[in-house]
Amino acid sequence: MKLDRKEILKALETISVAGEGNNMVESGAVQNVMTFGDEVVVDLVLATPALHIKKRAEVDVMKVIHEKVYEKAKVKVNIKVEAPEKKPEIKGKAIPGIKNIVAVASGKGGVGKSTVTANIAVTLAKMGFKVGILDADIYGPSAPIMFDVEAERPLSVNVDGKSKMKPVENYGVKILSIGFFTKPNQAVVWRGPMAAKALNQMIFDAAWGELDFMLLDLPPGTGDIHLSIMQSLPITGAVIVSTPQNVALADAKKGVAMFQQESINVPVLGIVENMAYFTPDELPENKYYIFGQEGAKNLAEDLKVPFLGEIPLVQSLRESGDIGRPAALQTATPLEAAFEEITRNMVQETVNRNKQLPPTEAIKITTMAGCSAVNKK
Ligand SMILES: Nc1ncnc2c1ncn2[C@@H]1O[C@H](COP(=O)(O)OP(=O)(O)OP(=O)(O)O)[C@@H](O)[C@H]1O
Repeated sequence: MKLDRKEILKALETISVAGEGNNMVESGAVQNVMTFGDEVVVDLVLATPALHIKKRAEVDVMKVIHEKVYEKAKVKVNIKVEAPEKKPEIKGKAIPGIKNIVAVASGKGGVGKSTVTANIAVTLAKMGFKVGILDADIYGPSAPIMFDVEAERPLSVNVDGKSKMKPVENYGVKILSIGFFTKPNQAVVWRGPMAAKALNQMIFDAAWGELDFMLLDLPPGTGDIHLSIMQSLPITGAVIVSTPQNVALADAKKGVAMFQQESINVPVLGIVENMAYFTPDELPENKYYIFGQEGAKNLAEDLKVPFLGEIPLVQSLRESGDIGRPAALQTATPLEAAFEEITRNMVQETVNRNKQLPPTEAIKITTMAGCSAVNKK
C-alpha cells in the first residue's frame, strides 16, 4: 500500500490542536508530511509545551489517518514546541481611566522638550481631549513654571476610602510634577528605580480621573532612569523632540533606539523638530536656519518614523514659557497653527498605533471621531 500525501493532509484538515480554532493544516501546526510506502511521518509544531495537548495531538493524528486513509498505516508523529513570536506589548499595570500615555523625550537637554510637551497638552485640551502632564524631569522639572502653578501643591482627596493626590490644574490640563515635591534649586540625584517609584506613586496614587492622554515629560538623555520608567509604566508611544543640529540629532537617534530596543519596545509616534528656523518679527518672510535645515525631518525619514512637524525659534515662545502661559493658547497665531499640526499628527499616529497593535489595557483610543479640531485641515 502506497500512501498518498494529499489524502493525509486532507484528513489532517478535519482535526485541530486542542485550544485552537483552525484545523491543523490551516493553523500551520502541520509543518511537514512524508510518506514511504505504508509509513507516514507527520511533523507538528505546537505553541504550548503542555503534555496533555501534545499527547492528544499525537493520538488525534494517528486516529484520523487510520480512520480516513488507511487503518494499517504506520504513523509516526514528531512534535516540536515553539513559542509564538512575541508581539510588541505594553508593559506595566493598567491604569484605570488613562487611555494613552505618551512619553516625550529628547536625548539632548535644552532642545525644548518641556515647551513642546506643554504646548501639545494645551492644544489637546483645546481640541476637547482630557489631558494630564506627568512631569518626570527629575533634573529640571519645568511644568509648574510653564503652567504658572509653581506656588501650588497637590491636595489630598479621598477616593473610595483611599487618600490620593489631586493633580493641580490650569488651562484645562491636569499636572503632577516632581517639582511639587522638591525644593527649588535642590538637585535631585535619583537613581532610576527611585525615580520610577516616585512616578509610580504620581500615577497610581493620584486622582487623575479620566484622561485621553497623559503626556510624560521625561528627563533628557537615555540612562537607566528611562529604562526603569519605561519598564514599569504602560507607555502607548513616544514622541522625540530634537533641534536640527547634528549634536542634538545624534542624541535623538539614541532616543529612538532606546524606545525601539527589544526590552522596551515602545512604538515611536514621531519626531518633532523644534527651533527649526528663526523668524524675526520685523521680517516675517525671512527664515534663518540657525541650527541647520530639516535635520530632524531627515532623521525621521532615515529612521522610518513619522515626522510630526516643526516649530520655529520665536522669542514669544520662550517668553510665554517663562510667564507660565503656553504660546499655543494664543489664538490665530502661526505658533498655534504649528502646534495644532503637530498635535493632530500625534493623535493620528496614536490612532494608527492602537489599531495595529493588539488591544491592551493602556490602549483605548482607536478613532478620532467626535473631535472636530483634530480632523480640520
Ligand atoms: N521654539 C522655541 N523658540 C524659542 N525658545 C524656545 C523654543 N523652544 C524652547 N525654547 C526655550 O528654550 C529653553 C529650553 O526649553 P525647554 O525647557 O522646553 O527644554 P527641555 O528640552 O525640556 O530642557 P531640559 O533638558 O532641561 O528638560 C526654554 O527657555 C524655552 O522657553
